[in-house]
Amino acid sequence: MYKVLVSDPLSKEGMHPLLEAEGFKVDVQTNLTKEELLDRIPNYDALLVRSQTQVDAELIQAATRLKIIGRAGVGIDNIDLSAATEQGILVVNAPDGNTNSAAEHTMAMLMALARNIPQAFLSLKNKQWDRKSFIGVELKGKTLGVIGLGRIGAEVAQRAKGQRMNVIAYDPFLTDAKAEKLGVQMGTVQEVIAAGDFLTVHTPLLKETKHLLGTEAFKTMKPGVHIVNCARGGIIDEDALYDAIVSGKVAGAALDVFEVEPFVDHKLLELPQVIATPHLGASTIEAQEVVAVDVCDDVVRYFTNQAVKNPVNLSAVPKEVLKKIEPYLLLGEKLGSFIQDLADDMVEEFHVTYSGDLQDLDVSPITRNTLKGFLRSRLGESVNEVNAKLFADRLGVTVTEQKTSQSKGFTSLLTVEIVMKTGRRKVSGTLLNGLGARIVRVDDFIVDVAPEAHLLFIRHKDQPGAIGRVGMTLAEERINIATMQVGRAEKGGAAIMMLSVDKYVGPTSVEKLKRLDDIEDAQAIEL
Ligand SMILES: NC(=O)C1=CN([C@@H]2O[C@H](COP(=O)(O)OP(=O)(O)OC[C@H]3O[C@@H](n4cnc5c(N)ncnc54)[C@H](O)[C@@H]3O)[C@@H](O)[C@H]2O)C=CC1
Ligand SMILES: O=C(O)CCC(=O)C(=O)O
Repeated sequence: MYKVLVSDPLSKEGMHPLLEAEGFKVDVQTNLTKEELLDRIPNYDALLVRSQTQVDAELIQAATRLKIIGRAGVGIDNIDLSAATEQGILVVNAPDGNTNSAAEHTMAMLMALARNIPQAFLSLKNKQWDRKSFIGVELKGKTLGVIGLGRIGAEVAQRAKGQRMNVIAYDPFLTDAKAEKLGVQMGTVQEVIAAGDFLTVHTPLLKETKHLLGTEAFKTMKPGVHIVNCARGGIIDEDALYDAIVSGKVAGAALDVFEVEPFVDHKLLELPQVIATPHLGASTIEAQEVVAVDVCDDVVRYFTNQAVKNPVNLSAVPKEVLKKIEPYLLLGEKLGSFIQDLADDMVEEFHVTYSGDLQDLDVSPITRNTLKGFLRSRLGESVNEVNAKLFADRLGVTVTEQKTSQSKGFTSLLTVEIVMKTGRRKVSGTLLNGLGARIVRVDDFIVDVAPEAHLLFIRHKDQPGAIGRVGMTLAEERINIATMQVGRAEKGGAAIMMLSVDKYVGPTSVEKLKRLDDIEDAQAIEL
């Protein structure tokens, strides 16, 4: 039974039905100290978090059993991605589920800021009927500068248009078509900063966005500008913001996120022009349910050998493509494992070629699985689809992925070829209607065998008696043959036998086979 630790508050409605239906054991233990987490994490296969739990390298190293970390939200800045990748732990997130809530929260903050609603409410709570101190400004006709026009930025831009604001936006990936569709003007980051009566940021916190709104940027802003940050603390330099408010350059700021959270004791909170919420952008019943469903769905998919939908440390593949390539994931893994058993020297190159139906698809998950199958037979269970490429790089194995139109009569064909100093070996597989995965070529020989647990690949001379001698030897070794195929390049020339047998063929038996007359090579293959 897989064990899941939930260390931040996640929606029970979103989470439990899915995980429990699949038989996972779910432990919800929020507010654990670092020591408690370090102590408990070795017992779990999956960890689900929001933004509070700091999943740092120390925690990841202690997580000896952990296979997957699910972040129920967008930002993954609380997870050490390289440590997770190194350890072969898949990280998934829920990028779409809270977009609407974060956009609505941004608009709520923008309007509350414009009309001093929190300040007025506080005054009223203090029994003051003050109608003079809270004169606001209208949004209509004002310019909103949006920095970062991704999922949330775009939703905010649309809502601002609904308030009859003019929107100018900067995003390095913004296209003319998207700007036109949203009805926003495109500008450089400097133009946006200079143009906005209101500025809102919706980028991740990156090297490039850290303190994007800092002392220099504040100098170029319009006097009386209002600023909103519902994205990440650190995009705005908090000290510079404080100075800009105190100097009167900035009229006010609405902040949901902070450089250090929890944010309770900061000079910004003492300024009447600052309104703030404790990182509530995604905190709605709807968003929390959807993000919990999304990460749990990926956890279930992962443990049931299906491709996940929102990988963070793997490249994501669209759902429609995923559906088409999913059946090939296991075939790729088997072919990778098969070719490893054919390797008799250090492998320098590993080539995966796709043809037929697979030709026009993003096949990167199949390549990763193929590489995983290949490296696992050699390095063991610590290799998985997350870190397989990293391991290959370290071993100096060049990995390529190619596509060709030559499918040799198959609807789809997946070929793995390895290059060693001693030569090349090759295996191809396909999915046959009704028969499932089949290995259809080994080197230049045509075969047709299911990629089953115990196989024997034998090269021999096409001479009378060779097949009988193999059969006799296996009988002496008490190894039962389930199926057997023979193929030859030409009469009396090089030939192969491909056998599936009922149990593991150990090295002694293989050596015995190799010593037989007319047998050139024998390789046991364990899939
Ligand atoms: N306050 C809260 O509770 C929530 C906060 N967030 C945060 O909001 C932010 C945006 O989230 P999404 O829209 O879902 O992400 P997204 O990935 O859809 O959009 C981010 C956009 O920022 C752009 N970008 C990257 N570097 C940039 C730069 N140097 N200058 C300008 N734009 C740049 C990207 O091209 C992308 O379009 C993230 O930081 C996320 O963590 C998200 C949900 C809830
Ligand atoms: O889980 C949360 O409430 C934080 C959401 C967030 O900041 C994000 O999704 O990036």
